[in-house]
Amino acid sequence: MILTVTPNPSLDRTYEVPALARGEVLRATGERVDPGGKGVNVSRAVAAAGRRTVAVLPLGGAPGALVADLLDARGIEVAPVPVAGATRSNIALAETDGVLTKINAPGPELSPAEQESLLETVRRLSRDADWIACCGSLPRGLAPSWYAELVARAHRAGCRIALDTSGPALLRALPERPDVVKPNAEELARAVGRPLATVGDAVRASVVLRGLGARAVLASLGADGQLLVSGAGTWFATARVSAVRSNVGAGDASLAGFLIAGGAGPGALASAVAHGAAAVRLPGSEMPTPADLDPAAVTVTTEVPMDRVLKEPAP
Ligand SMILES: O=P(O)(O)OC[C@@]1(O)O[C@H](CO)[C@@H](O)[C@@H]1O
Repeated sequence: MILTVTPNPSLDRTYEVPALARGEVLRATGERVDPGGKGVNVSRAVAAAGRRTVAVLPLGGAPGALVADLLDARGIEVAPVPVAGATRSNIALAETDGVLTKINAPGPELSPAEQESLLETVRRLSRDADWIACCGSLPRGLAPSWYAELVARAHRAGCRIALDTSGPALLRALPERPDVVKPNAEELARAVGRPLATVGDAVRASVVLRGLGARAVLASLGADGQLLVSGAGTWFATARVSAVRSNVGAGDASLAGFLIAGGAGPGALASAVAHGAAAVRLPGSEMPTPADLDPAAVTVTTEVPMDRVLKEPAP
């Protein structure tokens, strides 16, 4: 079973608009609502692959009830932690040319009792979990060391941990030796405090994260592909993608693909890239099913193109 933990879930509203114009009233040509948050998306993709998953998430207010209903309608098993504050709503504005602008709300502040109840729920479900995926930003109230504590507890329970977060929450958790961390290029650049201009820069930054404690680094480089840097080796993977519709949740689909395929080595990297490439062809944060995947479009190699200049460099 893959357990996911999303301390700051969201109701994701996506509006399709012809083009953004500041100060104007924009008329959306399409809209959709998804249950969101990074761990929630991982659970949706794992469930779409027919694997068992449970999503642990604090839920509050009317948006929280809607997130629960939407997950229920999709057959996703949820372990809700009731909280007093309302679950946040995050907005994505998707322009016809593929450019996406996202507004993420801060979310409710969790009281000490709610934080403890979240940890206790994870502890209770840990015994059935092969992997725990801890994903997304921390809501107000949770200390930057919260994921570090979760990783330490989960390791004591014998689970493997995938961590997808950024900034201080990521850096503080590294000494607890998460089994895999999944930064994007920008998060990787921020973690090591230097820009990434080439694939080689991303490899070197991933090596730094391993030096700080991460057992493996699955780095998503957007249109440039993905890297897996682990004790067993370094691999680089790319996929042909025809049309990009929405990249919201593509990283989460990738992480799900990686964990579904065992969470280590080139086969898992290939699955990660196939899931990420399928997700960007789907609207909003819709997660791919096996029918959406095109494994033949994926290339994995140990010959990492170190000098290749990134199409999307990280400042
Ligand atoms: O604010 P966070 O926790 O960093 O990210 C939240 C979020 O942007 O991540 C998912 C896409 O990865 C969305 O479902 C959700 O809105």
